[in-house]
Amino acid sequence: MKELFDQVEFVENPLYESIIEDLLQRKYSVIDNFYSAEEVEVLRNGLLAKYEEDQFKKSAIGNKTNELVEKEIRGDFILWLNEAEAGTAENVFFNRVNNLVDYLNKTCFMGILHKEFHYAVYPEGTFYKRHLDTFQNDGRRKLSVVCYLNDETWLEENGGELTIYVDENGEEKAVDLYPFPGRVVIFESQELEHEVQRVKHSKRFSITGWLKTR
Ligand SMILES: O=C(O)CCC(=O)C(=O)O
Ligand SMILES: [Fe+2]
Repeated sequence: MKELFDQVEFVENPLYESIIEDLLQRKYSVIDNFYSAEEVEVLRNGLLAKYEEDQFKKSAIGNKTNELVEKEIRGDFILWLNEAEAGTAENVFFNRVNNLVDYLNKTCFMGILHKEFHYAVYPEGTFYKRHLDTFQNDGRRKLSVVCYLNDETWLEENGGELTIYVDENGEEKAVDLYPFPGRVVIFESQELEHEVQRVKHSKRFSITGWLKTR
């Protein structure tokens, strides 16, 4: 009875359909204004409050039990989000993500059961060298999701672009994506190598995370 009700309720979502289409065709999707300017501001303020309280720590490589701080590989500072304790800002974030996850599970049988997200701050001069997200020894990571929280004054000359390496007819192609506010990039965690170019000016703010299978 419940299943029947769910089917009746289903409404096709053109934005989500275009994300799915992109992922199928080229393994990544870029969605500008996934979050509105107001939402980005709420999220950035949430991030900044915690950053200023010194709640962030230097990121590490490896998994949680085998952490290695390696400045030559990545220089960002992170804070893991706990959905159970989400405040106003984090709820804004999770509401939309959960909505998308429900849609993916319903329409593509993706089997996303878990997620993990962290805030990230890349101070001036920092970067994250080319890597695959499964390098973190977590084969359950299915989709990587990055959401940019910079303000509208972010300029291309600030650097900090996400470069994704894609295959185009057997040739590798580098796609540069600037961290403009409200932009969300989703890509196949097991498939696409990527890097964060050096931030030349200012601090770069984001939320990064993974949608995971069991
Ligand atoms: O911030 C980005 O654009 C990507 C970050 C990233 O690749 C990671 O944290 O694994
Ligand atoms: Fe990554």
